[in-house]
Amino acid sequence: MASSTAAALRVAFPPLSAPAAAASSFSSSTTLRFPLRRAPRPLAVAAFKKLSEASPLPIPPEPTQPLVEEDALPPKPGVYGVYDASGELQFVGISRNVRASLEGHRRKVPADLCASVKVAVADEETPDRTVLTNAWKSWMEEHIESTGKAPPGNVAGNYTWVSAPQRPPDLRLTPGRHVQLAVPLEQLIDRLVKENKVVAFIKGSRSAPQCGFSQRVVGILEAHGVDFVTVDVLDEEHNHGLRDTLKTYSNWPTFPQVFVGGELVGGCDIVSSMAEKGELSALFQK
Ligand SMILES: N[C@@H](CCC(=O)N[C@@H](CS)C(=O)NCC(=O)O)C(=O)O
Ligand code: FES
Repeated sequence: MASSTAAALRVAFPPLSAPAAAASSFSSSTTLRFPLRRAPRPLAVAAFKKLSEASPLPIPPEPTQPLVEEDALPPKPGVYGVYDASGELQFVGISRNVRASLEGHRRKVPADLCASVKVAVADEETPDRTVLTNAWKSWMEEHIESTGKAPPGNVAGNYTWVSAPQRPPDLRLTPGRHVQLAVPLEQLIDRLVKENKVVAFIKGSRSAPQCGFSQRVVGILEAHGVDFVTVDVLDEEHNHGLRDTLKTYSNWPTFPQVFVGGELVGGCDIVSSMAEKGELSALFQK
């Protein structure tokens, strides 16, 4: 990449978490720009070694083999970068206990992606969250500046090192068929689509749609990072009668049906075409 080209990378931003869960979730992403303007380093990262200054420590290939001694890889807060067998940086993380986080990665990630690690621990016992975050940014920037790319494990959507975000469960209109409804089903539908900004009525569950049309709509909404809930029209136990009643309520004969702000947007064809035309983001920001 030409040095004059300004570019931005969307990278997954690992939140600081308890040691055991340090590598197991992330909630947001950040954009790192490069080439980077030489800004004075924030004081918050001054206590950490640079990525290029840290020495790689070998990680034994078998998770049962012990890690290097605690002096080199202490159970302390810090930033770490894991390298694969060919010496390529795969993932940069922060943790309240870098040693425990490494143990977690070794159990989850293939051994050839986890061949060595560079670590910089904080001087203080309990550094402020921003201190660790800045150290992470600094290591990421240093790597991006020298290679032109983010470590693959930090690219948003890569779930090799961090687990995919938990999907919310499908909403149910009733607790079950044994419960006598006090209000008509139309009213429950009306309340549900007005109380939830984006609702997709689909065939099957969000994690296992039972029809290609529903699967496509779930995929599009997830790919656009939309915060939405789903309702399974085939769940006769909890949504008895929904399949027919919804068609009358919305005056739309098929599923999926996507509602935004209480209004029907459409089904698979409409949502797909809006996605292709780049119209979805504006719709969901309304
Ligand atoms: N062209 C439709 C495709 C969806 C479709 O045809 N759905 C059918 C088959 S899954 C459906 O829901 N039929 C009514 C029913 O099964 O109750 C769209 O854009 O959503
Ligand atoms: S269930 Fe057959 S096409 Fe949707």
